Amino acid sequence: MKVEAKNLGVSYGTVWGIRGVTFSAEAERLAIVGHNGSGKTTLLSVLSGLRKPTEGEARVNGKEPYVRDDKWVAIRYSFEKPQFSIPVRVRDLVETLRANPHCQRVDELVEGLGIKEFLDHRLDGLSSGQAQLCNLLMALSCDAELVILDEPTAHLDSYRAGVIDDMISRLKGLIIATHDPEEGEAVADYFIIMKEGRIVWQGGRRDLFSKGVYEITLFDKESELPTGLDILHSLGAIVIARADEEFLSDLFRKGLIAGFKRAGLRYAYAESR
Ligand SMILES: Nc1ncnc2c1ncn2[C@@H]1O[C@H](COP(=O)(O)OP(=O)(O)OP(=O)(O)O)[C@@H](O)[C@H]1O
Repeated sequence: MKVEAKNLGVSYGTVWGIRGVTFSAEAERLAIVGHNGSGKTTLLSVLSGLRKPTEGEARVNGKEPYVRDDKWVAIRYSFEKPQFSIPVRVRDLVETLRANPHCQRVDELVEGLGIKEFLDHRLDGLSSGQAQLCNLLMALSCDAELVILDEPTAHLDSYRAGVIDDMISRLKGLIIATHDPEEGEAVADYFIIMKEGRIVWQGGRRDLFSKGVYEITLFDKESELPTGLDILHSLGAIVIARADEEFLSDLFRKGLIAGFKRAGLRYAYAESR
């Protein structure tokens, strides 16, 4: 998958949703990470072809997705806040998808996503998590050149979120927007961090893991921090610190910290805030 943007901007009247967005990502899975209002959904709306940019251009596999012609990229999009207003049952949606020869993964996903448990519920009466699961079923069960997911696990419990992340981390051709750097890191191989409509960091997995910077899990966030750590960010019981790996191994062996790992997207995200 190749996704490119050149000086991309989208304005909503006087407000710019995104501006000056330029990147070129050749990756199987791209994660767009950012806090609320940073421009993730706006960028996805252009990349999915739902919106024409106000300025600049975007290309997905060489084509501008918002220019409709017979060569447009087959994209499946799952929304952040799906709402179904059709008064039919989930079972009817499943049957409709099953009847489509391009949707070969329906049964596997109905089982894997736990949709079996609410097949007789009406689509217009689902909880937000159930609606999200049905939206994901529609996005993931049919053939597509590219799947675009906007906060796919925002309404899901941690078990279901894990199932989804594991599933989508195998896709070839995924763009995911998430406010959760852990989720981005778990599924993607190229990352864009957005802030106030602009890109503040981008890179691949090798760029991500900073040498000498670690995420350290404490047993008790109230306890005194071991000396010798250069703390960069404090995130509750997890701290991001510059430290020597041998020193951390020693703290771990002595039972003074619960664990540590190379800092990744959580660090890049914390740095960009
Ligand atoms: N329809 C709209 N009209 C006016 N401003 C908008 C509209 N949609 C988005 N914006 C503004 O554009 C900016 C980017 O919004 P966007 O929804 O793309 O961010 P986001 O990163 O997806 O946020 P969240 O994580 O909260 O969903 C925000 O300042 C938002 O207020």
